[in-house]
Amino acid sequence: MTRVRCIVFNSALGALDYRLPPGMDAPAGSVVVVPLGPRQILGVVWDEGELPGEEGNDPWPEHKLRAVLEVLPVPALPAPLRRLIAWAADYYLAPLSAVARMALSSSAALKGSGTVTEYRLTGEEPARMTPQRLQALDLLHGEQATMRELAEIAGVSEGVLRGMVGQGLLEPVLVDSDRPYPAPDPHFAEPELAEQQAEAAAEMVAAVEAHRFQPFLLDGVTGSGKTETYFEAVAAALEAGRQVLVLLPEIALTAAFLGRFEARFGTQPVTWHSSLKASERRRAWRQVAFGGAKVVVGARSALFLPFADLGLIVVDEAHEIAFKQDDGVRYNARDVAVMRGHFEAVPVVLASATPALESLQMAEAGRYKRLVLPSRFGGAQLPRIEVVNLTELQPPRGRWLAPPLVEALQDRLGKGEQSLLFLNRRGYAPLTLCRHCGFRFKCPNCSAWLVEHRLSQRLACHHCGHEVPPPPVCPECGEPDCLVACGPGVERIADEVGELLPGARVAVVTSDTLASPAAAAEFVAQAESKAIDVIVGTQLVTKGFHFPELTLVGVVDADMGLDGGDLRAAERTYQQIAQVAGRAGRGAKPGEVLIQTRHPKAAVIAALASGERDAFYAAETEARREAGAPPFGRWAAIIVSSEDEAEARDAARAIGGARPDEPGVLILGPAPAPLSLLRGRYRYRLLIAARRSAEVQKLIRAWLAQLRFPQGVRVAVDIDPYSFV
Ligand SMILES: Nc1ncnc2c1ncn2[C@@H]1O[C@H](COP(=O)(O)OP(=O)(O)OP(=O)(O)O)[C@@H](O)[C@H]1O
Ligand SMILES: [Zn+2]
Repeated sequence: MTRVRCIVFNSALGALDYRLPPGMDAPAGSVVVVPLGPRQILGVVWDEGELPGEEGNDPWPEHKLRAVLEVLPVPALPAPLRRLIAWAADYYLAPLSAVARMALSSSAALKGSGTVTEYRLTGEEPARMTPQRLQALDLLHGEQATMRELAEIAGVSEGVLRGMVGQGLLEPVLVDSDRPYPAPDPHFAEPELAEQQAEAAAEMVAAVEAHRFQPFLLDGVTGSGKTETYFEAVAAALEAGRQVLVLLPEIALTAAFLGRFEARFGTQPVTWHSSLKASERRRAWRQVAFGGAKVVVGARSALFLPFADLGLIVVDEAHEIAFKQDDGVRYNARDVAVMRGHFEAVPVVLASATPALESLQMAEAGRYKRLVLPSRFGGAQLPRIEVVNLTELQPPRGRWLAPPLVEALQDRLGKGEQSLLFLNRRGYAPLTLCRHCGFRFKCPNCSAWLVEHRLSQRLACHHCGHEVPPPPVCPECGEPDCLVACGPGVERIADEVGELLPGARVAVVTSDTLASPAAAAEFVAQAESKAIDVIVGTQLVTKGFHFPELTLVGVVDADMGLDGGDLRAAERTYQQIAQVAGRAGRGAKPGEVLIQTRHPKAAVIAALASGERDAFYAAETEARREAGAPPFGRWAAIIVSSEDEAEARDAARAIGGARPDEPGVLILGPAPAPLSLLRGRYRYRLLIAARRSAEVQKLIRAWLAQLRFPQGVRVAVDIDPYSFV
């Protein structure tokens, strides 16, 4: 009899033993269906050897073993991926099954090959028009998808669509879920590299050809052509017949990337993100697993895809905090990417104009190889940066743009050049109150104010998504038309620009307006064709975009990110402003950047103005070294939450009461979290600050294992936390 151990997809259970019935072959990594009680669940056949938490358990008796029911028709998860899953589960204190689930991210793909029936418009006119049909005809133009997906897109019922099939308005199309993707051609359009680019590319290409693990920090100023440079490494991997994974922090950036990729390699890469249709997911997942998807570009969830033969990983805009996942398995995709490169024995390229302090430190320590592109490509100059001191040059009351910025905007409009105003705040105003009684609109589920959005006419919570239409009277005092907006959001800045520059074409760019890749592509096309004069945007527009006619960048409030006292506040402010400044003057015309601030002498503002990045980073690094903060110390957070306030507090106190006493480990809290109520749950936090050498994971595992909590309590561990709210 053959005994196999399986990770079963139930987070409360570890690995379980099963037997393989005669004739069934299931090597490690096989995806299987196994019985669990009366149910059948998914599992993955795992390697032999002890797993964390199993030490000293006796094996399950032979005669009690139940049989594996089925081996699913997909390739077994390769050994490097299994090692990655085990490592991530151990490092981030997550259940193995929760991490493994991220690798099996398309349930349809596991069913094997097959055909799907999709539908598309025939172009026929209906004999009888109804409002719903009109809506469907309008919204389904150019779409092809399953009935269910089309119903979603069109906002009508499947019944309406079936009626349209009957009328010949929609036709079925049989689609093979395993149809191959066109292969990118490494020689399609080879660029002529500048000397510094060629040197950096050669190093990366050599590591790809040697199939060896090597992390690179591609540290190039904005507009230096980092993309073109790492494309050479992509080409080398393609040449060797291997696959490539490119991670981007945000879906909104994919649109621009796809165009660049196609221009270089003759076809688009395969995309992977959360808004893919089920049929696209199925196809992409299977092609990744069988090796037919050569280059995959995606958000952080692409990191756990089961590549058959990976040759290179690129993490673009690697400093971005969007790579940190803060729910479910709390992992940092940048760090896990480096580990995956290690297990796969392939190079990993972290590209950024403003690397994370941690990454620079790794380069300093010799663990990463730093490749520097010190100047912009094609002779373009870095923009001139000036500080506007808001304590001296105040905007008029109720306005946010100071006179020098207004003049600069007028000047660009006159010359037909583009401007970009950056304010990292969505909506119209961050706080809304009643002018009569002072009532403030608060979210019922979170300790947060509701943010007014005028474009969509709602008051919204940016934490839980709760929204209400602005009420006609104050809910507290009953006064009609009483709402006043306090402070600016991007919509309010856009209004101000509209008043100051009548006739200017203004675009508001946030995650609200660029929610889909299609919307992002539309924006890029408009900006490139000069159909926009002024872009007003959040951090979404700070990076990646390349608009040659953009010559002015205005930072509306450089001080905003600095309050809060977060570990990385200064670093993040530096990165955001340097990135957004980097959007100016990328073409033939020189760029100018105006930074509005109330603290012109603050170290980060001074460093931005003088361009002394290295000095700023050196000072930050020293401060962290002295404080024993990451990357010189290890931090972890424990977040306790419950819908019941007393229950959350008691659980947090119980954890605090059982705190281990270890030399070199400091435990702070429990204290109510800054966001003490989130999505209807009350929250408490503890922070663990330890020496780098401390075994923090082991300590936390042992600490929490001795405690039992009521059903409604959730205890989350956040290793290397980025968020402290
Ligand atoms: N060797 C090259 N040949 C032709 N064009 C190039 C070359 N290198 C870079 N470019 C062009 O220069 C522009 C800037 O390059 P790119 O956008 O890759 O810079 P980047 O380093 O990624 O900047 P950022 O960090 O600001 O996004 C792009 O239009 C790119 O196509
Ligand atoms: Zn809320």
